[in-house]
Amino acid sequence: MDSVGQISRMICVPIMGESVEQILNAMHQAKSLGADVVEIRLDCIDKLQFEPKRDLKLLIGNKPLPVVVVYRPIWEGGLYKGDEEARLQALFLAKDLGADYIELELKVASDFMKVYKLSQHSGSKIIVSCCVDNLRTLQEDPTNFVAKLQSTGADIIKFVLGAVNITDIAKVFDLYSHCQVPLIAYGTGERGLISQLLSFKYGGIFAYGSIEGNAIPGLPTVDSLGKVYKIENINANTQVFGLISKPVSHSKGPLLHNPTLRHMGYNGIYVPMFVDDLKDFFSVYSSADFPGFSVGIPYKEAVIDFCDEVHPLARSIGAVNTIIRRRNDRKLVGYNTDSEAAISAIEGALKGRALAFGAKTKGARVVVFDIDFDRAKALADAVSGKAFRFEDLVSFEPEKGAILANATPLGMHPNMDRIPVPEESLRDYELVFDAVYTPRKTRLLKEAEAAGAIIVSGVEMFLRQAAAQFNLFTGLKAPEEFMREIILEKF
Ligand SMILES: O=C1C[C@@](O)(C(=O)O)C[C@@H](O)[C@@H]1O
Repeated sequence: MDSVGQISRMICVPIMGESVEQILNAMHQAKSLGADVVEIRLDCIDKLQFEPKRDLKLLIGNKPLPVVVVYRPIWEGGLYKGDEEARLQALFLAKDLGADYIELELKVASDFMKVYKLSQHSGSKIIVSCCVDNLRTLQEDPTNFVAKLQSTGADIIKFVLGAVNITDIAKVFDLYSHCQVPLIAYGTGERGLISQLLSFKYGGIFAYGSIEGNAIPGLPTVDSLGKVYKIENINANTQVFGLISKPVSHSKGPLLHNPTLRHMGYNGIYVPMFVDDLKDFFSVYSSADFPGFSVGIPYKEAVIDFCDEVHPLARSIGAVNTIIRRRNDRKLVGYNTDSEAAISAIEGALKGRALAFGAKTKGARVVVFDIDFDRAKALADAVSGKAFRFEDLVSFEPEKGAILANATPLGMHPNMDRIPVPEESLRDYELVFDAVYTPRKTRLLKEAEAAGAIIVSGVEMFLRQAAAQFNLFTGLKAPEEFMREIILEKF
């Protein structure tokens, strides 16, 4: 991996095992998954069983990877409640036994470092860290923490923020430019995820990942860091594309866009962006490093207000799912790639059938059902269709060859047992299309298939909208066959 100063950029797995055996197993697992270093949390080991001398010897003597030893006290968000002296002694012991890194909290670091400087026989690097819960309640500018952390004489400093909003993470990224020593900085929780994915872009030396099955909120899996995001390729010039949504972790966009960017030799990364407030988001993420966004539920309509220009099709639909920061004037331009994607997915399934012909040449007659009747009416009016109350769907008798399309998120992972329409209403449709793409075959599609309809999965639409998005993002022609192969393999 590249290096920052004298220290290499590394993928680090925090291990919170309750026993030495569990930790050793997890270390081996982390290594096999491609981690470069592990962080051992001594405070998570069952305190009745933990014997520092014996256990640290075992852990450090048998480590398959470099280790960071952390013994987090309760006053800094950890589990250790015991005597402070004993805690510091255990860390000192870890250093003596050859731990590659030991981590000290800012409050105790200076005192400890005095002792450390007297010691002659250890090559351990010292990480000095501090955790801040919430930037909003903090009286100080976070850059003050960087100064304080640096002044301890640490080899590496670490700033951890309980991220409340994705815009907090931008402040974390700013810290890198205020720092003279290697820095680890990130936000925790789902909103903090991008701080791991983009750490190497901003000059971070660690990106943390978790082991599948042992998820830690806000940490990507080590496997995804290596295989999906390939963060070892990321550098200061990497362009960041992202999906603005809430929630966002369900999206398979990263699985599709990242390999496609690489396949086309484009220095870019596509990341999930958990956004709470669109206004804040666009005011903070305004640099040319963020040249394009996908927009997901629930923001496709609201985001229009933040676009400087909106493509006429997106304007007439009233929804934007793609935003480009135009290169020459940096203006945000909104597009909709969903509409064409849905229609062409349905046409693809109906190829050669009279129905498609009919629908296309005569113009489909559109009937809209929505729990919110006013919403149904507004859409129906816009497409010269008819609106009905949702309850009427069961008794509605569609004409021969009708298509039923679900445009709600009902049935989407993890609520896969949900179905947006009563099953009895499926009997008369020629084709049923579901815009939901996780799972590939929703309950609606399974029932529709059993009722004899042609079914079209949201995956088809997903693929097509993403390909059109890729064209807009990069100005390149999306490699559709390549993208289809990924979908077949990974979705
Ligand atoms: O509807 C979708 C799906 C999506 O939100 C996602 O989950 O990846 C991405 C959007 O661009 C698209 O319009």
